[in-house]
Amino acid sequence: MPADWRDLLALTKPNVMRLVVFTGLCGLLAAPVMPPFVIGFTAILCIALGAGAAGALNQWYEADLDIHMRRTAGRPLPAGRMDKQSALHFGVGLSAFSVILMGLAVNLISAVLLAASILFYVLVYTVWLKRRTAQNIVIGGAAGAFPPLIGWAAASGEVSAYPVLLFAIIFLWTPPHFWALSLFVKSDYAAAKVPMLPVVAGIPTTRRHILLYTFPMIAAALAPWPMGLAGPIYGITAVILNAIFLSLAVAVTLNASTEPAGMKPERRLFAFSILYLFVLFAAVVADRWVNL
Ligand code: HEM
Ligand SMILES: CC(C)=CCC/C(C)=C/CC/C(C)=C/COP(=O)(O)OP(=O)(O)O
Repeated sequence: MPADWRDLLALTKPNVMRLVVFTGLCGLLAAPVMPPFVIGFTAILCIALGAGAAGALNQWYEADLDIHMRRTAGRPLPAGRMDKQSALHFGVGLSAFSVILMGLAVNLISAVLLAASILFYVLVYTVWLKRRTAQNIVIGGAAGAFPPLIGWAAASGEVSAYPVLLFAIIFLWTPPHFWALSLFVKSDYAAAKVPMLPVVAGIPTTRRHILLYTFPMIAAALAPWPMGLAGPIYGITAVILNAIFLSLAVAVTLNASTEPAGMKPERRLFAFSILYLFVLFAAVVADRWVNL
């Protein structure tokens, strides 16, 4: 069955991946050396293609789960608009293309990091952890934290303390980001028998975990300024964003409702988590380029 381009695009999870690609771009633009435009453009293209390919392989492996969840049942595979073989070929082909292009056109280190992030998302998160443990996203979330490292390595050919800290910020941001969402789509995960934290440990425990994981995230996000890696543009933005994040996480912990209709604090935290990362990474770049 020939695949429609809209279904191929849907396989790449474009909504989630635009933030992944944005953090990669910010990593590239924050690096100490700027590559020629064509090289920088190719690097971001490779991150976008590699992330999209990883999303396609995730959907290839999870078609049996996605069919049970309202949020995902309309995807091309569970909805029967595409066969699994085509999705697998698309995902493997695009992964190989993105990594090889990165290696040939940009540099080896960024190609290795790109390959590692694709393999981590597909093998460690999707295949190994997701169906086995409620810690799936705590460990598996590392996959989505690679892009700033990849962008930085693509620009400079090396990895230093600052991009590792940017990795840590996304790594520590992922649990509150995802657990907030998981609370108001809990019944979906229960229906698909995925052991996400609210299904396994209950709603109050998940709320406490959100707040607990927010503290190390805040510490990592505030660190670049006192460490001298970033200046006041980043520092002040980070203080404001983290104060809002903390207040929303506290509101989640104090919420007593167990009904999806009463999950306003959770919805707010999830929506803000996305804005938070966009603005924080924009501040990394602004701080690097604007001399105060
Ligand atoms: C294992 C880690 C993660 C899990 C399990 C997770 C899970 C989810 C889920 C289930 C959604 C719901 C909406 C959808 O499917 O489109 C979502 C939305 C989103 N996620 Fe994550 N996420 C993770 C990490 C990340 C990372 C690392 C980023 C970017 C840096 C990210 C960015 C986003 C964005 C931008 C949306 C909103 C998409 C929209 O506009 O609809 N996520 N996430
Ligand atoms: C550069 C590169 C290769 C980056 C990889 C990008 C990456 C790991 C993103 C993680 C975010 C993501 C799509 C989570 C979805 O979780 P899920 O798969 O459990 O969500 P679902 O239930 O919507 O399928």
